[in-house]
Amino acid sequence: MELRIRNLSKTYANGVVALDRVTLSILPGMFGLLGPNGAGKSTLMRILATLQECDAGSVFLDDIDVLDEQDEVRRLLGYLPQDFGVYPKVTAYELLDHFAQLKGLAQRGRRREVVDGLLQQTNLFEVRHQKLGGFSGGMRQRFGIAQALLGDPRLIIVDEPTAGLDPQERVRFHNLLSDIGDDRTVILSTHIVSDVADLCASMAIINKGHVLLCGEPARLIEGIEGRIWTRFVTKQELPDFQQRHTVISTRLLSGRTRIHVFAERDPGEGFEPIHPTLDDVYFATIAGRHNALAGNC
Ligand SMILES: Nc1ncnc2c1ncn2[C@@H]1O[C@H](COP(=O)(O)OP(=O)(O)OP(=O)(O)O)[C@@H](O)[C@H]1O
Repeated sequence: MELRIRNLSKTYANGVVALDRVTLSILPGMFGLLGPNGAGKSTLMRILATLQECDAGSVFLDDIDVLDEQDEVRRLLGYLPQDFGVYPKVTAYELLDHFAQLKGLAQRGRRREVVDGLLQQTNLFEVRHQKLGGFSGGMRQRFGIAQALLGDPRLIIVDEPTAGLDPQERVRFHNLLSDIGDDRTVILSTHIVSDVADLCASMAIINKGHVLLCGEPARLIEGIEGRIWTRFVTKQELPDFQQRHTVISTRLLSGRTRIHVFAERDPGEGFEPIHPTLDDVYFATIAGRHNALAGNC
C-alpha cells in the first residue's frame, strides 16, 4: 500500500516543533526514516500508528484517511514502538497468544497455528516456553516483530529497533526485517545509517522536524560523488580544519583522526577524493551542506 503524508505538523504544548510540514510518499518495500535523536521520528511514527494527534496535514494509506479512519488503519497496521516493554514473568508463547486474542483471533486451533508460525518466523520457536524476562535484547526485538506481524498487517512501523543490539543480533534482525519487507510497506525509523544502507530501497533524512532529503540510497550517494574529500589530521590541527573547511565527520581510525569534508573542488592541503557512502550523505545533509538533491518526496 502507498502511504502519502502531506504537510504534517505537530507542536508540543511546551512549544517544541516536532514536525514542520512533513511531506513524504512511501511505497511498498522497506523505507528508512533516518535522523538524529530528537529529529521527530517517534512523533511521526506515533501519528502514523494512530496513537497521537497532529495539528495539521493529511495522511492517506491508499484511499484510507489515516487521521480519520483509525479503526480501519489499525486493522492494517503492525507497530513496534521504541520502548516496547514485555511482561517479564510470562513466556513468549503465552504473551503472543494473549496479543493474538486481543487482535480477535478467537478460535484456539487457528490461533495456535498463527502463534507457532510467527514464533518460527522470528526464530523464537525453540525458546517459546521461556520467560520473556530472560530474553536478550535481540530476542525481545524479534518478539516485538512477532507481535507486530499478528493479523498479517500491510503497513509495519518499527521505531529504532536495532538500538542496543550486538552486531550478530543486528544482522539477524536485519534478515528478519528484509523478509517481511518483501510484500509489505515497512517504515524503519532509526539513527543508525547502516540500518538504512543495508535494508532500504528508499529513504528520507529528517532533522528538527523537517524532511531534508529523500530518495534511493544509491542515487543519493551518486549525487555527492566527487564532493567528499578526506585526510588524517592531528587532534591539535582539527579545530583549524573545522574552521576553514566543511568538516562533515571526524572519525578515529587506529588512534588517528580521519576527517571527511564536503567541497565542490579539491581543497588542496593533502586531501584525497573518496567514493562517498551513505554515512557521507547523512552527515553532509545534517551539516546543512547537501539539500540540492531533495528529489521528489
Ligand atoms: N510529549 C512531549 N512533550 C514535549 N516535547 C516532546 C514530547 N515528545 C517529544 N518531544 C520533543 O519533540 C522533539 C521530537 O521528539 P521525537 O521523540 O519525535 O524525536 P526522535 O527523532 O524520535 O528522537 P529519539 O530517537 O530521541 O526518540 C524532541 O525535541 C523531543 O524532546
